[in-house]
Order: sequence, then C-alpha cells, then structure tokens
Amino acid sequence: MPHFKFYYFDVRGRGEVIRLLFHLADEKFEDERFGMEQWASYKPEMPLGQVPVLEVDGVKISQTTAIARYLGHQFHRAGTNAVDCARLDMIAEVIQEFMSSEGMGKFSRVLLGMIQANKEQFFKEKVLPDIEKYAPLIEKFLLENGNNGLLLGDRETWVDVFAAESFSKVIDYGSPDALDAYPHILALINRIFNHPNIKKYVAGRKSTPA
Ligand SMILES: N[C@@H](CCC(=O)N[C@@H](CS)C(=O)NCC(=O)O)C(=O)O
Repeated sequence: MPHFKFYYFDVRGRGEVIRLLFHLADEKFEDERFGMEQWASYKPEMPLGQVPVLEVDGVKISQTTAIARYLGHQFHRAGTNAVDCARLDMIAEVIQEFMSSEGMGKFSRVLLGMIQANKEQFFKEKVLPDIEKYAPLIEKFLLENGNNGLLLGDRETWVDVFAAESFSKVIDYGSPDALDAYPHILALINRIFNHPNIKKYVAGRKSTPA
C-alpha cells in the first residue's frame, strides 16, 4: 500500500467522506487536520489551492470526487465493469452538485460562522429546497436497486459512502426529520454508519460544528 496523507480542515465538511473510506477499508492514513488560522501556510502547497487533498506517496490529488473515486478503486469499493463505474460516477456527480448547490454549498460556512446568518432560518429557507431537488433523485436510484440500502449492486461502494455522508449532514446539523420523506436514503445512511469499521470510527470521533 502507498503512504497516504490526507489534508483537510478539522471538521467533517467535504473531507469526511475520504476519512470514512479509509476507515471502511481499515487502511492507515495520516489525517492532517488544521484550522483556518493555519490554512494560509498550506494553501500554496495544494494543487488547486483548496482542500480536501490526498497525498499518495508524495503525489497530491485534489477534488473530493477524484480522491474518493481513486480510493474506491484502490480499496475495491467501485463498480466491477465500465458501465457500473459510469453509473456510479453519474450518481456521484448528482451528490457533488447537491454539495455545491445554493444552500447546501454554503451551509458549512454558515455553521462555522464564516457566513453571517441564522442557522435554523438558513437551513429552512436555503438548504431544504436543495434537499427537495436532489434527495428524490438519490431516492430513485436506491429504489431501482431494490431494498438493500445501496445505490448499485449488493456491496457498499465509494458512492454509497459519499451519499450517506452528504445526506447525514442535513440530519446531524440541520433537522433530524429532514429526510423522513426519503426512506431509502435513511436506509443507506443506516447501513453505512452501522458498518462495524465506520461505527467504530464514528463512536470515537470528536464532534465538530460542521
Ligand atoms: N470542488 C472542490 C471544492 C473544494 C473546496 O471548496 N474546498 C474548500 C473547503 S470545503 C477550501 O479549500 N476552501 C479554502 C479556500 O478556497 O481557500 C472539491 O470538491 O474538492
């Protein structure tokens, strides 16, 4: 296995999916966490001036989906043929759009106080419309795959982890009933966060504001 070093702020944010993929695979990585006050010294070293970034034997990879897809292949948590890989990519793009959408894309910064707004009001007025737009799409893919709480096939892939982490944030930081209309997404979250490796990590994880 290569030496992995992961760079991200000391929050879940966009980066937590990568940490979850390492824990799911039970693979070691250096979890380099920092605060905003240290960010200026890291930024010039990052390929796109942003994080998350994964360093693989000294080579830095940026963009959440590129890193997560790479780990999916590395840890055998990807599709098993080109069409399945493309279908998973399609779903990952939907999740990435959700995470970059008008409200959801800014929600972490609201939670962290980087954008001045009332958290409850922002969630209700800006994030809920994004959930109403994107959750039905993910719910549909889950339904098409049956009732096993997975997006494709019968084994957890990197995109299941990406979807579970992304949507669990609206429950954890927004409202506990925000996904009640989407039982298959709730089943996916339940399945991923009850995987023994992930459950163990989350049980010992410190709580962060975003
Ligand atoms: N499309 C990128 C977006 C990355 C991004 O927006 N990163 C933010 C943190 S979540 C960042 O690095 N902000 C600090 C900056 O831009 O200086 C991805 O998904 O990885």
